[in-house]
Amino acid sequence: MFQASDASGPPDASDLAAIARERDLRECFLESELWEFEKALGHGTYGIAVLLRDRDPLRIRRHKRRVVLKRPLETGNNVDDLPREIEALQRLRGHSHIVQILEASENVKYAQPRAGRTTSFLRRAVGAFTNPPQNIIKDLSGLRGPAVILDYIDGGGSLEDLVIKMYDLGARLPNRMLWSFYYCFQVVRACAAMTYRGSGWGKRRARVRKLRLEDTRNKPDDEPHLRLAHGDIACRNVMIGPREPGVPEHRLVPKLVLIDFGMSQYVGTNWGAENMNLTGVAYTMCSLINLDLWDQEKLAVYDDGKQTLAGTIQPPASGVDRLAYLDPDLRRLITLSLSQYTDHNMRYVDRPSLQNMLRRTRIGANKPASAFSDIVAETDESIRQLMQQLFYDT
Ligand SMILES: Nc1ncnc2c1ncn2[C@@H]1O[C@H](COP(=O)(O)OP(=O)(O)OP(=O)(O)O)[C@@H](O)[C@H]1O
Repeated sequence: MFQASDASGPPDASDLAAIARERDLRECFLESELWEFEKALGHGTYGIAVLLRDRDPLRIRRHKRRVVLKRPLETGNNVDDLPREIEALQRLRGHSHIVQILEASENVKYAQPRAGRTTSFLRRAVGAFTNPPQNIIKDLSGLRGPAVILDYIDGGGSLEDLVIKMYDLGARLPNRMLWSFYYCFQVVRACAAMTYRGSGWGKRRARVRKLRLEDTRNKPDDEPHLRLAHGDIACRNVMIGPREPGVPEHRLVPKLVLIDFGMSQYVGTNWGAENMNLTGVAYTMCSLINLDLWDQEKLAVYDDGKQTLAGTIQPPASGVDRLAYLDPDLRRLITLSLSQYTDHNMRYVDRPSLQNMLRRTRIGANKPASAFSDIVAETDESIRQLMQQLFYDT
């Protein structure tokens, strides 16, 4: 059960609603022969995410599949968030750095399994062999409202978990990991993903076999820009996936996957959408670098009095620079991404475009250990050890 009392302070309305929704969901799966409730993963102000496991009644699968079920808290606020998330994820399906949607329902009430003992027997028999996520929606038919089933990202938790662990251990991320995150993760890949449709959400919900690495150059010319802004890019909404030895850019450092599109929105211009996403990413990078400050927005001055909101990672005017190990190119790129300097049309002049960010973060991510001041901390071996400690050791 949710330990609402674990949070600092008394439980608020969303904690109480989450406890009630978790109880409903547990009850739904008590009777299910195909899926079981494993644990609650977390909740926000509008939704709850829980982990389900394939019961595999015939014991024919080597790995019991696990999936995430998201449901609204139904407290009356933000009831559109889940349908909005479903719509965005359907469009982005097939992109590698975006969580994969497996099944969705606008209202589970209408997903009642057909009555009749033969039908129900057949459903159980077929389910025992294949057990597709549609069966989960049927198990929910006693409830009402939307539901979405997502691929479970079984890796090292969220970037927020990582920041908390680093803080407790007094650790810092080496430049090569920071560059790799900046490149792979949202900037280049997930932000590029949000400019065009994924391989799709067709009638057949077959699992997408090969997720595609995103790049703005892969966007078909005849396809309009999606202009999708995530709206809530932050450490808690970026999950650390498993390592993928077969993909060169995730050979050493795992892939990051963006979740929670409940606050996503379509923006009026291509640049506007890309800029919103890149700004969220730049703040996230600040959170990974300066662990002392929760609020990452801080004004500072760079180049001839221009202002940036990347104040938390700037060197001090005098005294010791605690971030002296930081690659000056990385510090510069984040500083420019949060630049406040505008021209007379109120356009940010110094903020790099998505295309430019792709190029610059790719160059950064390919730098060897010898390019940095603390070479020992930047070797493959040191990075592997640190990751084991931070992501995978409990
Ligand atoms: N696909 C997934 N794989 C693994 N963990 C997940 C997945 N989706 C969600 N989670 C976990 O569940 C938590 C809650 O999920 P999510 O942020 O999507 O819910 P939410 O109700 O929209 O929260 P918020 O209101 O804070 O945005 C996440 O912080 C994450 O730890």
